[in-house]
Amino acid sequence: MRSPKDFFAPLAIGAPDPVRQIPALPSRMIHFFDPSNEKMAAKAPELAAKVDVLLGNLEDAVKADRKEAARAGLVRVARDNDFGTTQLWTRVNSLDSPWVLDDLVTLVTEIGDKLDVIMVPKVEGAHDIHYVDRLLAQLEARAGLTKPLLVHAILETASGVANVEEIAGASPRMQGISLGPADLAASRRMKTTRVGGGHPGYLVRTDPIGGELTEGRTTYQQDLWHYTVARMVDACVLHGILPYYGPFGDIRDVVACEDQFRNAFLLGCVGAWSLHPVQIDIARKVFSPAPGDVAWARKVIAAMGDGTGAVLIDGKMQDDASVKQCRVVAELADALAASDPELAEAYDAATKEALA
Ligand SMILES: CC(=O)SCCNC(=O)CCNC(=O)[C@H](O)C(C)(C)COP(=O)(O)OP(=O)(O)OC[C@H]1O[C@@H](n2cnc3c(N)ncnc32)[C@H](O)[C@@H]1OP(=O)(O)O
Ligand SMILES: O=CC(=O)O
Ligand SMILES: [Mg+2]
Repeated sequence: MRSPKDFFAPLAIGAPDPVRQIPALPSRMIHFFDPSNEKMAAKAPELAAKVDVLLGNLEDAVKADRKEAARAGLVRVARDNDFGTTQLWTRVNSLDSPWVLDDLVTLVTEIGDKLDVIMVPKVEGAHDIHYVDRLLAQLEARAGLTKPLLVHAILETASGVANVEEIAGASPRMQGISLGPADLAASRRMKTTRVGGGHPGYLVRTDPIGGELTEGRTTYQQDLWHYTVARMVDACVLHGILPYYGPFGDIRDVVACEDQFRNAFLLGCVGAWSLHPVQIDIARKVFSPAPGDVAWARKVIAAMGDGTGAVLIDGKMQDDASVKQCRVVAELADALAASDPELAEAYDAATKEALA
């Protein structure tokens, strides 16, 4: 283990200093596109205007014989465009694949100044992050980069979940973690073939009434991902990094997608992946606090003054703890409103009404 004194020292001579705080930039939707698909790549500037994060995916969903084309396509997209405040991320191939070394060498060398975050799939433990950490430092130094690249891990193996706390704290580069329910289900030998979301077979049933076993017993579908998302959120908060829900594969089922995203939002996630343009607005809606909730939070904060003591507002007790909950919502709203005038207006209008 590295000494805590050396944790923030660059891992290669000439590499930029690691960041001490992860920037809290909006990342409600991480929009995946396949840079080997010329039609999709051509839409990158148009997509960038609509999303918080645009991600050039090189891993799963890109055919093996298109891996080089995807890498080259991403280099082209990054070089030919200025995406303004929209972040550009990539998902490289897994560390055991024949492509990842060229992915990292090419991307850092050619477009390291344009990329913000490198998503690393199938991370099993801190050792995977340490490998990427040192390699990135060497490549950054050689490319003369002045800003360090950040790393995002996908939580999608059983051993990754078992080691999630050490993964979250493995490097100052760690920006966040996403749940990868598809690979994780396979790794755990779960018996769902869905990409995220619930399953009708995973349920609880009310007790029998009057000895009747088959009739009148209501069932409630349960959330397959609750434990993992909650554990991931705790690991991320422990280390000051950001948690995300990953993919929801039933593109047509926009209702269940919204439910899955909202569960993640309520549990502490800051965003989710969008795999198709229809999921962009779902993520924007869900991961931006609702105007009514922001208005309530601001009202409680205003009423609580220095934040200590207890008051009753609309019949509900508020105290030092609940004002902290309200600050979480209000601070997120302020951060998002800073770059979204429509949202700012909606929040201010709702607040005015609540305080009237
Ligand atoms: C488990 C995991 O690892 S999840 C992450 C990896 N998976 C991915 O990245 C998948 C990304 N998404 C996709 O590849 C596609 O959305 C698919 C293959 C699922 C569906 O694509 P299509 O069959 O073209 O869907 P559909 O016909 O509804 O597309 C409508 C339009 O949206 C475009 N589109 C679809 N997905 C995207 C996307 N992610 N980004 C930009 N444009 C897209 C299509 O090109 C099409 O454009 P057109 O109207 O100009 O022809
Ligand atoms: O990469 C994502 C997943 O769910 O697997
Ligand atoms: Mg995966």
